[in-house]
Amino acid sequence: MAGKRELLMLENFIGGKFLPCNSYIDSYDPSTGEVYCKVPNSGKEEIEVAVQAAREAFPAWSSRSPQERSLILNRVADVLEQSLEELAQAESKDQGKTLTLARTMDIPRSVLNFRFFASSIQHHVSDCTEMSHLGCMHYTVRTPVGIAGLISPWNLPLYLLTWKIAPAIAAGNTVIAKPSELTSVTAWMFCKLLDKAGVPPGVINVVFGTGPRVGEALVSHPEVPVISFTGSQPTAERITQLSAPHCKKLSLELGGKNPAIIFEDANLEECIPATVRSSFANQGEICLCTSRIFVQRSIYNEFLKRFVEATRKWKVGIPSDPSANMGALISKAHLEKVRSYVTKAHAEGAKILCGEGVDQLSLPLRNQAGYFMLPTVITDIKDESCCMTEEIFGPVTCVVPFDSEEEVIARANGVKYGLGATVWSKDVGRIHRVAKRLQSGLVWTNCWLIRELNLPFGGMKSSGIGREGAKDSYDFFTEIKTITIKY
Ligand SMILES: NC(=O)C1=CN([C@@H]2O[C@H](COP(=O)(O)OP(=O)(O)OC[C@H]3O[C@@H](n4cnc5c(N)ncnc54)[C@H](O)[C@@H]3O)[C@@H](O)[C@H]2O)C=CC1
Ligand SMILES: N/C(=C\C=C\C(=O)O)C(=O)O
Repeated sequence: MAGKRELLMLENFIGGKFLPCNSYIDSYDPSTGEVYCKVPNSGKEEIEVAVQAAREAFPAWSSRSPQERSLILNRVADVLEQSLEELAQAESKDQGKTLTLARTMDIPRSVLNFRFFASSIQHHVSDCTEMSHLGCMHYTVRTPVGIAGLISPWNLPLYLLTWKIAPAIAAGNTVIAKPSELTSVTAWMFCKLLDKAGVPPGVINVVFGTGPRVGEALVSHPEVPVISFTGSQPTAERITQLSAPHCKKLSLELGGKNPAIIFEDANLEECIPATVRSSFANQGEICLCTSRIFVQRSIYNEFLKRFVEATRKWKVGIPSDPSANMGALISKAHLEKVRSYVTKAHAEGAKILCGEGVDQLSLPLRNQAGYFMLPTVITDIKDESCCMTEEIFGPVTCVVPFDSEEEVIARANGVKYGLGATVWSKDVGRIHRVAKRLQSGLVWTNCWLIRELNLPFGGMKSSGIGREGAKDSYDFFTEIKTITIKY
């Protein structure tokens, strides 16, 4: 019998100390389907301990100057950067994404999140007006809110956790973060670096566990006045219900059903590889991934042929394989959910041009129980299909033709989500016209996912409430006050 494998045992990080929990959840390696880690199954009592630690740390931390806090954020960036390789290895093993993506995107962006807010926190200005005829002047001041509750998802674990922690503490808050129970390892490793970076105990507290148990305890705690959440819309609805009695400030970054609109004058040499990447990066498990591709009819057949060829070259492999473009999906349940959409499309009479059920996936024996799926392209599908309206959050994209600009804008806007979109055309006038009319919080034209952290990030309609970015995150994690001085 195989020797008993050493399981990685995580612990909550509260008040600068690692604390064991009295119950644990199994956490799986998505590339093998094996349990390799135990995550604390925390609840109300752990949240109480974390609130006490965060409360005690708040006066000293909030009274430091932005410059002093900036220094510590930069030190956090330094220690993350020094541990980039081990964090990338851990993220890839925990989430199923390729090691290459973890090395080049997830962890470098986690470092950047701290560097970026270490800088931006020093440059905010306030407003001032004067009523000299009344001998008055008025000015605004912003103060940290207190203890911020941060709930992050499993698709970009450290990337999105740090995208919330950095601005919250830069503004002078203390935080209680709850990562996804599916991907808790890099958050735990992050906690191990904080003492070295000089983060005072209680400023950053990380409590692990499930959403319904510890997540709800955090969301409903009366001493946690702000909640920043990234994840699914159903969970956001639950968080909204629980936080309503306390009138909490909410930032909800939710999913998308993002269209790519490809006009007949698009540069296909650039558009096709970019749209393969925007459809299947991170196994299609990014809220900004393209899942509806509208192609102007005159180039539809050519696009489809070349897009399917390029998709078949998007290699699925074990996460450590440097030639793999895509690894394993996050869980068996999620894999089955994504597969069910392809089954439904087939049942509706749509055509599955490549991927699931069409092509063969070959994997080493030890990975046969992993949660792998080929990138899948669906066509001949109706706009009303669930594959064209619901967030699948996997390596599945639909391609359909369109004729006119008016038609495609209406169809692209015809879903409940409004997060991201891409538009491909050489006609600058059309680019501006279409971008302005799309019901999306983010529109990339002739590119995808070039990120400007200074500007608002987030969606409209069912894609969420609020924005994240230099000023947006600062405004969210602070309260504003108008002061009038009579002289
Ligand atoms: N970034 C995004 O847009 C993401 C979207 N999703 C969507 O959500 C679907 C389900 O994925 P899940 O992992 O279940 O997402 P989820 O929204 O349930 O989980 C995200 C985070 O919320 C926490 N959570 C869950 N229920 C909670 C509750 N009642 N109170 C407080 N916190 C709670 C989870 O523990 C996790 O940390 C995916 O198939 C995808 O469609 C999932 C992850 C990220
Ligand atoms: N919120 C998500 C991605 C954010 C990307 C960014 O801030 O650059 C997501 O996939 O859920």
